[in-house]
Amino acid sequence: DLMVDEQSNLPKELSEKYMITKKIGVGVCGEVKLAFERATCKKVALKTINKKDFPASVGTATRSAEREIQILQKIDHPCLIKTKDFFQTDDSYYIVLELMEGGELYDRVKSKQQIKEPIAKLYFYQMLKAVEYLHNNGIIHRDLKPENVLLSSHDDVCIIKITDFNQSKILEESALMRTLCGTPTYLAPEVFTDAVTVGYSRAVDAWSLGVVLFVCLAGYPPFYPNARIGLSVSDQITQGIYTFIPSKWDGISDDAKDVVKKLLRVDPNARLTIEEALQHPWLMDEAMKETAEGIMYPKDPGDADATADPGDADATADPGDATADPGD
Ligand SMILES: NC(=O)c1ccc2nc(-c3ccc(Oc4cccc(O)c4)cc3)[nH]c2c1
Repeated sequence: DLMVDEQSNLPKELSEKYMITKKIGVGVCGEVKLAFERATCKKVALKTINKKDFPASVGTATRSAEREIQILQKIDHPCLIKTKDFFQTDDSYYIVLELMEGGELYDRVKSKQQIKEPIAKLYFYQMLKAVEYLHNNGIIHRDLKPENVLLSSHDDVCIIKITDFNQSKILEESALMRTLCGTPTYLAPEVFTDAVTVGYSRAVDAWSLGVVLFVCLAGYPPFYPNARIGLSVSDQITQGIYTFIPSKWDGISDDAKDVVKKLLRVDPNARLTIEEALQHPWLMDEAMKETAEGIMYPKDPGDADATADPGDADATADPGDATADPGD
């Protein structure tokens, strides 16, 4: 088993390569610390996932951690966090990630109350492109929230990256899909009626992005305790009941409100898909897209995402397009 550093109980290899300092984020399944790569003095984020933290569900904790690591190592998009290194001991996983100096969108919204509409649009466009890439690669995030959207700098105009794939789901070819390919001679009717709604699990990400956009624009969430007397938060959500408080929304465009309304549709079949959201009039903003593409695919490799490889040269082709879309 891997040599463990006696003081810090960290893998020896890890403490030899990185100096670990303060805690910068806490997740459900572990914590995130600021670390320095000794050889380069570069800052990194070290995410620890404890296997033993959930004795009851130790199986699921390990499986979800392994899925997260598998996804982190497979994905490659400018708006998705990149893994730099990986270690494990008997009781923990250690994932070294690029450090996003701007911290979590959650703290940015909290400190600014409301984010200016053009900036919210720039961030939202990048989130849509990142989630479009995930969905095109058969991955559903399932835990999109401002804590899991990181900013590359303290500037308003910056790259955002989505992180935390602990709740993510990989879409495999399903038994149902194989069944529907065979002859239906002996197939019961409900298999067909069920099939109509299957395949929409990715719509949960579109709903979550609607909530994130609402919070960025308005500075308060659409669903929260006592928003409606007598309605629990889950009742507000299942009935799609929320309020555009005038004092917060008056200065915000009708197009922005329209995107939010069409993402916060209770019926997943009626809800905007990520692709449809990218075609919405609010996102038909060439200046914003030029800024976004410029920071996502910098011409000068020394820019923001120095790790971007020459492969980004054909930035126009969306890598996601190339991958077959394995249904839900
Ligand atoms: N949940 C995750 O999977 C995850 C994965 C990676 C994460 N990185 C942060 C993070 C990064 C920087 C922050 O500000 C700082 C802190 C210290 C120095 C600095 O320059 C910026 C705050 C949080 N939070 C993360 C969460």
